[in-house]
Order: sequence, then structure tokens, then C-alpha cells
Amino acid sequence: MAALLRLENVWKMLGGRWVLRGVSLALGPGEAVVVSGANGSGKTTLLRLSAGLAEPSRGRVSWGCPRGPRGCVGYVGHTPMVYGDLTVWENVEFFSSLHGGSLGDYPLAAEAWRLLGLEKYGSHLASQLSFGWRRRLDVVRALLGEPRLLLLDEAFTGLDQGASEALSRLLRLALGEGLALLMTTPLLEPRYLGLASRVYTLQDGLLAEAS
Ligand SMILES: Nc1ncnc2c1ncn2[C@@H]1O[C@H](COP(=O)(O)OP(=O)(O)OP(=O)(O)O)[C@@H](O)[C@H]1O
Repeated sequence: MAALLRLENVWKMLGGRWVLRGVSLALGPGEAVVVSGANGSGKTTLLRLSAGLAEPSRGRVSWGCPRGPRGCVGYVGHTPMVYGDLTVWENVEFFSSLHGGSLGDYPLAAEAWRLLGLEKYGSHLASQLSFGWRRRLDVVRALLGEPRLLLLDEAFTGLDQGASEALSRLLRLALGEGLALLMTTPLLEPRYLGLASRVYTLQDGLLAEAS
């Protein structure tokens, strides 16, 4: 099976210290990998490298898509990447247009919009949303353009019970459609375990598969 994401012996130095030390990982279509680790253990760094937003100091990151990470990767980071001075719907229109379409062209994003209940806030400025609602909007944004690999940094943080359940359903749908998921979390909660094909721990820069 061709990997959608492959990290080969990846090392990353930040602030004069090795944050990642020889990390290798391959992720194929329909697989969900969860990486848990303490605060500061390098989870976000791992995701940024996997998104092509940072370069490894040593080793190699590659994507099984024709244009590398571009158009291949959707990234839901700590901080929602939406425009506060646009309404919720204008954000969706804007980010859809960057991919050359509209929400209806991206079935999983449209499903996320519906499942996460964003319709009722469509005309609200994104800056006026609570964190949990901006996070919901960010999930929709990340699915626009139909990425094949979705990276989620503490995806469930800040979501209430209903939104957590909706997100779990959405991510199951995404896996069924053949997306690959790479999720990080400081706490290995049941909602992550319920989705995971494989679980890893990140400690002292080393990635190890949990038994
Ligand atoms: N730009 C940077 N320059 C220097 N050090 C950095 C930089 N970015 C991150 N670090 C350091 O790298 C380490 C890993 O950070 P990272 O954000 O990847 O951890 P994390 O596991 O995601 O943490 P958290 O659970 O708190 O979000 C930390 O010690 C952090 O201080």
C-alpha cells in the first residue's frame, strides 16, 4: 500500500535541542494514527513537519500526492486558522475559492458543516465565536479542497459532548472515504482510542508504538 505520509529517520532541532530524534512513521489511506505525549514533547513539531510547514534538520518527509503536501494535507492546529473579520460563511466561501470551488464541491467539508451545526452561526463574525465554535469552523476549513491526509492537533480540546461526538462520527466517515488521519493528544482519552488504527507515544524525541 502506498503511504500518504512517510517520515524517515526525521530529526528536528529547535532552540538548540533535539525535539525529534530519528522519528519514522508511515501512514496509508484509511489509517488513523494517534500520537500521545506530554506537553512540550514535540507533537506540534511532528505535525508541522508532516504538513510541510517546517523542514526536518535531518531525515526525510514525503507525501503520496503529486504536488507533495499542497492540496494533499488538511491541518487543524492549536489555533483555528480562520479570519475573524469575516463571517463564518464568508470564511467557508473564501477558503473554498482558494481550492477553486464552493462548499458543495467538497462532500466531507459539507458533511462537517452539517454535523458540527455551523449553519446557525453562518452570519456571525468568526471573531465573535467561542473557541469551540471556531474550532468547528476550522475543521470545515481543513476539509475544503478534499485533502487526503488530515492532521489534527488536540482536535477534541475545547469541544463539548455533542461536538465531540459529531467530530468522532465525521472522522469515521473520513476514514471510510480513505482519508488518513494523524492526531496528537496530551491525554490518551477513549475518543482517540476509538478511532485509532495505531497508537504511538512521543517521549524525549523518540516515537514508539504503544503495545
Ligand atoms: N520555534 C521554536 N524555537 C525554539 N523552540 C521551540 C520552537 N517551537 C517549539 N519549540 C520547543 O520544542 C519543544 C516541542 O514543542 P511542541 O510545540 O512541538 O510540543 P507539544 O508536544 O506540541 O506541546 P503541547 O502539548 O504543550 O502543545 C518544546 O520544548 C518547545 O519549547
